[in-house]
Amino acid sequence: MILSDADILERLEEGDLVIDPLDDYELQIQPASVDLRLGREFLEFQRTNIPCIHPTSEREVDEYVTETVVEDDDDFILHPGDFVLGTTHERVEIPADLIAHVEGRSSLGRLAVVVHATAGLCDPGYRGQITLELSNLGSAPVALTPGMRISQLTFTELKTPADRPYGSDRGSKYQDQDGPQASRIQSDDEFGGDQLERSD
Ligand SMILES: O=c1ccn([C@H]2C[C@H](O)[C@@H](COP(=O)(O)OP(=O)(O)OP(=O)(O)O)O2)c(=O)[nH]1
Repeated sequence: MILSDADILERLEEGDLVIDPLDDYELQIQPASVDLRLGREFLEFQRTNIPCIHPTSEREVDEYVTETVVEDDDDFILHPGDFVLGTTHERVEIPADLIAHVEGRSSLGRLAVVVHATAGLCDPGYRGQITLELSNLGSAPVALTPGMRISQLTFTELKTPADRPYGSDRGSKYQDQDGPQASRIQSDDEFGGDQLERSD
């Protein structure tokens, strides 16, 4: 079951679903979704001499990613073909019996701006800001203004609450993320978890 505006408000009032700050209910709560705003931090991918991004090397993240913080009244220009990581301004907490889907907004889609490359799903139990995988699929640069409504979250109720929600007891690596976070794929068990770190 997908939550309607009334259902969303009820869950927010109960307090187990958290979207913080939710400054303008009138503007942000849509018929069956909640619009989230763009934060001011961005991670940009640099052209680099490393041979490839290797899942087992933590060190390389700093070599191909740099952070930009947009000042007040300024914009971030997303050029055609760009792929950057942004963040929602809001922090969310998803209860164990809901899944949240990160979607774009049609008005941005019509400008060829998409908000995730894949896996736009917030697990039951997830807490934190949401990292946006922003791309410009069009042919004209688009100005993104921190504070603008950039994405929307829809919520689906699970038949039963998750037995093992997203969280520290299952090693969930993006729990409580603050600002855009680069991939932590090197923490995956198949790449040696947190133990393995390549030295080359
Ligand atoms: O566009 C998105 C989608 C999800 N998330 C957050 C919420 C989600 O619960 C978490 C983990 O997502 P997922 O399970 O798809 O990633 P993973 O690579 O499998 O991470 P983990 O191994 O921690 O589950 O990342 C975002 O920040 N942005």
